Amino acid sequence: MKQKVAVLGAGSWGTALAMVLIENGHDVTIWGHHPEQITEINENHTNKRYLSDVQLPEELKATSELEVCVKDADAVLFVVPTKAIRNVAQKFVEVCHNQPVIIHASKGLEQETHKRISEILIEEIPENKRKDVVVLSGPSHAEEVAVKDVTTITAAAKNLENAEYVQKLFSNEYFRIYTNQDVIGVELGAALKNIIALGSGALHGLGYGDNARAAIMTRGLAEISRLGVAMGADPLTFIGLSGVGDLAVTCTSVHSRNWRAGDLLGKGQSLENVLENMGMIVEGVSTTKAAYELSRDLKIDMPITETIYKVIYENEEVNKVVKEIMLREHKSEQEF
Ligand SMILES: NC(=O)C1=CN([C@@H]2O[C@H](COP(=O)(O)OP(=O)(O)OC[C@H]3O[C@@H](n4cnc5c(N)ncnc54)[C@H](O)[C@@H]3O)[C@@H](O)[C@H]2O)C=CC1
Ligand SMILES: O=C(CO)COP(=O)(O)O
Repeated sequence: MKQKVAVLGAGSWGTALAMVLIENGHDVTIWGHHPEQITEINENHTNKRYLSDVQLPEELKATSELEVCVKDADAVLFVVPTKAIRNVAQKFVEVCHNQPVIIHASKGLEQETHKRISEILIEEIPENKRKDVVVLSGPSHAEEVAVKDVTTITAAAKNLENAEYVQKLFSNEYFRIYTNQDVIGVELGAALKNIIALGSGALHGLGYGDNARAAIMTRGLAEISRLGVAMGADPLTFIGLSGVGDLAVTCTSVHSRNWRAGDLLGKGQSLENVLENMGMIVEGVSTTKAAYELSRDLKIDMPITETIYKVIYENEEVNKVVKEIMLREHKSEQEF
C-alpha cells in the first residue's frame, strides 16, 4: 500500500533512500535546512553537492519546513549525521501530531553520551508520537544505490512486525532488505566499522597493501565484536550485513568518506584539512572518541580503535603507529 514517508536529511544517503521509496511508489517528501538546496531538488531535480551526477525523480518533493514534511506521515526516516539526531528529534516532536513508524539510517554513537541512535530517538520522542524505532543499516553507498546497483541491507527492530514493515517499504529488485531483531548489534556494527575504515584508508595512504587491509578488517571485526558483546549484542550479528558486510564495503571502497579521510591522513594531510575538503560527514571521527571511551569504561581491549584515537585526538604520527601496534605483546587469535 502506498505510504507517506518523510525523509529528514537531504544529504547523499537521505536522497538515495528517498529515490528507492519513490521507485516503490510511495509519497515521499525530503526535509533539509538549506533553502537553496530545497529549490534545487524541487526545480532542477538534482542534489549536486551530495549526488553529483544523479537525476532525481520529479515525484520527489523537498521542503525546508519540518511540519510540512512530517504532516500525516506513516513513516519518518531520520538520516542526518549522528551529531544532529537529538536536535532534529526535538524539533520533530514539536511538529508531529500523529504516531508514525520511526526509522533511522544514520551510523554513529553520540559523542558526549556514547548512546546509540535508537536510544537517542526513544529518549526524545514520546511513545504517543512513534510506533517503534527501526534501524536501517548495512553495506550501501548512496552513489551506488542512486544508480540502482544491487544492494542488500538490514531492517532491525525488537518487534519483528515493524522490521517487516520497513522491509516491505524499501525492498525491490535492486534493494533487498533482511530483518533482524538484534538492534544493539546492528547499530554497533554500523557505527564501529567507520573507525576501522579510517584505519584501512590510512594504511592505503601510507602505502601498505592488501595483506594490511585484510589484517585491519579481520582484527577490526574482532574488536567490534568484543565491544558489541559486552554491550549486549548477539555475536552472530557481526558476521551479517551490518557487521562484516558493512566493514567490507567501507574498508575497500573509494566511495567511503571514512576510507577516503583515512587515506588522506595516511598521505600526510591534517585532519582539519581533510574534514574541510570532504564537505560531507565523516562519522568515524567522533565515533572513535565514543568507542575509545566506552572500551576504557568497559575494560575491552580495542587496540585499533585506541591507535586511531591517538592519531586523531592526541596528534600521534600516523606513520609511527603501525610499528607500535605490530610489536604489541603477542596474543592468541582464540582470545576473545
Ligand atoms: N552516504 C552514504 O552512502 C551512507 C551514509 N550513511 C549514514 O547516513 C547519515 C547521513 O549521511 P549522509 O547523507 O551521507 O551525509 P551527508 O554529509 O551527505 O549529508 C548530511 C545532510 O544532513 C544535513 N544536516 C546536517 N546537520 C543538520 C541539522 N542539524 N539539521 C538538518 N539537517 C542537517 C546536511 O545539511 C546534509 O544535507 C550518516 O550517519 C552516515 O553514516 C549510511 C549509509 C550510507
Ligand atoms: O556506511 C556507509 C556504507 O555502508 C557509508 O560509509 P561512509 O560514511 O564512509 O561513506
